[in-house]
Amino acid sequence: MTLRVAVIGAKGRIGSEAVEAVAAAPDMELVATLGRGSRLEELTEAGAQVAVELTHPDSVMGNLDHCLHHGIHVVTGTTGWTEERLSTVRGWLDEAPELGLLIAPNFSIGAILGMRFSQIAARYFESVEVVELHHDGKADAPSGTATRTAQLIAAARAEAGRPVQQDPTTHSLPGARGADVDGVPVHAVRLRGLLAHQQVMFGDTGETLTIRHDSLHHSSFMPGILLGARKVVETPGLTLGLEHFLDL
Ligand SMILES: NC(=O)C1=CN([C@@H]2O[C@H](COP(=O)(O)OP(=O)(O)OC[C@H]3O[C@@H](n4cnc5c(N)ncnc54)[C@H](O)[C@@H]3O)[C@@H](O)[C@H]2O)C=CC1
Ligand SMILES: O=C(O)C1=N[C@H](C(=O)O)C[C@H](O)C1
Repeated sequence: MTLRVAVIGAKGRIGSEAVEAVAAAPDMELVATLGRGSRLEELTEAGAQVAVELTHPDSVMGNLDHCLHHGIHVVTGTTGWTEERLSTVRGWLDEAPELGLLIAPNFSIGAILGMRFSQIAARYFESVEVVELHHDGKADAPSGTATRTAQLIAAARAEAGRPVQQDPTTHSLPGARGADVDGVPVHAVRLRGLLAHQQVMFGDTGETLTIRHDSLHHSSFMPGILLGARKVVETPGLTLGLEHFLDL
């Protein structure tokens, strides 16, 4: 059966690419495209089953609130997730247990593999730092991917009995050592010409390991978005990370 899909944030960098990908998918029908200022009621009027939400951290909660209270499954890649926000959406899903919500910090297969490889490496190296590099129009820092990667690394270190990293630096300009995400330093570069890149650097006695991923075009995110839309309608509740829909 054809899946009726809407895109919210349809004029954005990733949203405009998603519009084309959904329109070209043989098992999907693009039923609505919403931009800033559009009425969210257009979603139900168009009979959308799934909304692909790709907007802004300031907009995502309002869009999810509407969708999850109007019987619409959601795939979102928008950033800005905190424990408090996750708890709020879990509450909305409790009120609509038949609905699925996928929150994907990154839709690209390479980035997801990079995160998984980093989780494995985290057990074996004393030091680790994350450097994420993005285009200069990005709304936030650090990236959702880098934050999630650092959280996964910290959890893997804790599970392996490794202590939280200590930073011996005593004198520095504020910010010089990056942001601290669960004890993992995260550095954010913003540069015209880049798209989305990340390198996770591990170090131990006499060796380093760097796991690097580069998204060179927004097309890198499209197979993940389409997979997410197909899977979310048969997966009630919150799914955090596209890796749960992959055979990893
Ligand atoms: N998970 C992933 O793999 C990826 C996630 N992203 C994230 O997606 C989000 C969007 O990124 P970009 O496309 O680069 O930003 P963008 O600024 O190019 O596009 C966002 C679009 O959303 C629109 N918008 C804002 N609020 C809206 C609302 N309430 N209703 C409808 N439309 C609204 C804006 O007008 C704009 O056209 C960011 O949070 C970014 O980090 C981006 C690329 C990949
Ligand atoms: O804004 C972007 O471009 C991206 N945002 C996501 C993030 O913050 O991790 C995913 C990807 O890095 C591209």
